[in-house]
Amino acid sequence: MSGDRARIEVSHLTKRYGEVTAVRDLTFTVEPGLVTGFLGPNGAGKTTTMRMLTGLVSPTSGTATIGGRPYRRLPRPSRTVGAVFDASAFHPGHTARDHLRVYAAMGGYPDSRVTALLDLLGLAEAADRRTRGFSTGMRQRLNLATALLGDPRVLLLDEPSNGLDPEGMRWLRGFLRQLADQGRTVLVSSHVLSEIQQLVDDVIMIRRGELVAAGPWSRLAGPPAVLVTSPDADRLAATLQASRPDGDAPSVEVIQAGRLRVHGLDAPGVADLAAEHRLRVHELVTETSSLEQLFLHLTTDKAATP
Ligand SMILES: Nc1ncnc2c1ncn2[C@@H]1O[C@H](COP(=O)(O)OP(=O)(O)OP(=O)(O)O)[C@@H](O)[C@H]1O
Repeated sequence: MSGDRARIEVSHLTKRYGEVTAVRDLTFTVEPGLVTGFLGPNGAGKTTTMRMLTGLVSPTSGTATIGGRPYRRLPRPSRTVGAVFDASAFHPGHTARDHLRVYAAMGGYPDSRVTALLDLLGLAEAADRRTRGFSTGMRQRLNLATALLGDPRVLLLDEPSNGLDPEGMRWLRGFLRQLADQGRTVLVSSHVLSEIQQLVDDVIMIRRGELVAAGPWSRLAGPPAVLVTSPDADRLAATLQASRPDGDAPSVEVIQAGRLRVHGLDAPGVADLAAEHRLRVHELVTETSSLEQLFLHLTTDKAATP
């Protein structure tokens, strides 16, 4: 799968609805072969951006392209981009198979593709049941099947983890990883950071239509620090710093007497080292990462949402 043909590029994208600026001078790139999280509080402009990527909404200014072309200029759009916007947009009287057949007919895809996708998405047994009785997880799977009909290089999924139980989340994680490993570009929006942190490689975070952060999750989040309360804090600090060669040792910040902040070693590592050296630990707390703190600030900041 050619990388360039699957790259999403958003450049100085702006969308105004009268007085409301839903998206403001937004610029980012989404790379093939990765799962990218598109994060922002409610009303941040995620859906509007994804709709501009699929030609459903026209930008006020700027560009949104896939493989260098706006959606409307793609030769066979459904072969390039699969998008999922609403988990409940099914005819309640249709079966899963009926639903896929309707979309397959519109796209000119054979019935064998419908059967293959029902199998791939774990819907074979439910294929001939009416969608009105479907659980959220089954709806999400049927949506994904619909988006995959044209075997697209790019997948745009608006809140695919909404309402999934832990088993559904595990399944989604594995499935999206497989799609990315095949070289596809996978963009997944969410307004809940914890829902997608296990899912994504890269993250794009927006607030009020503007970019706040973009890059690999691991770099943006940074390794979380560990707060330690210990009556042996001085000796524990020295032990931690001597535990590995210079440059590779955990760094230790003394917050106050008996309280340390440790970077570069996780809580079990600190606990094991303390036990090995017979040092007492009264409390160990893993701090939230800087990305979590930033997102928490965005979602609790009243000024963050329009
Ligand atoms: N058709 C429209 N007309 C007027 N305002 C709109 C329209 N579509 C979106 N908006 C406004 O644009 C802003 C961004 O909305 P958008 O749905 O893109 O956000 P979002 O990040 O997807 O939010 P959510 O997580 O709640 O789905 C909001 O203030 C919304 O009310």
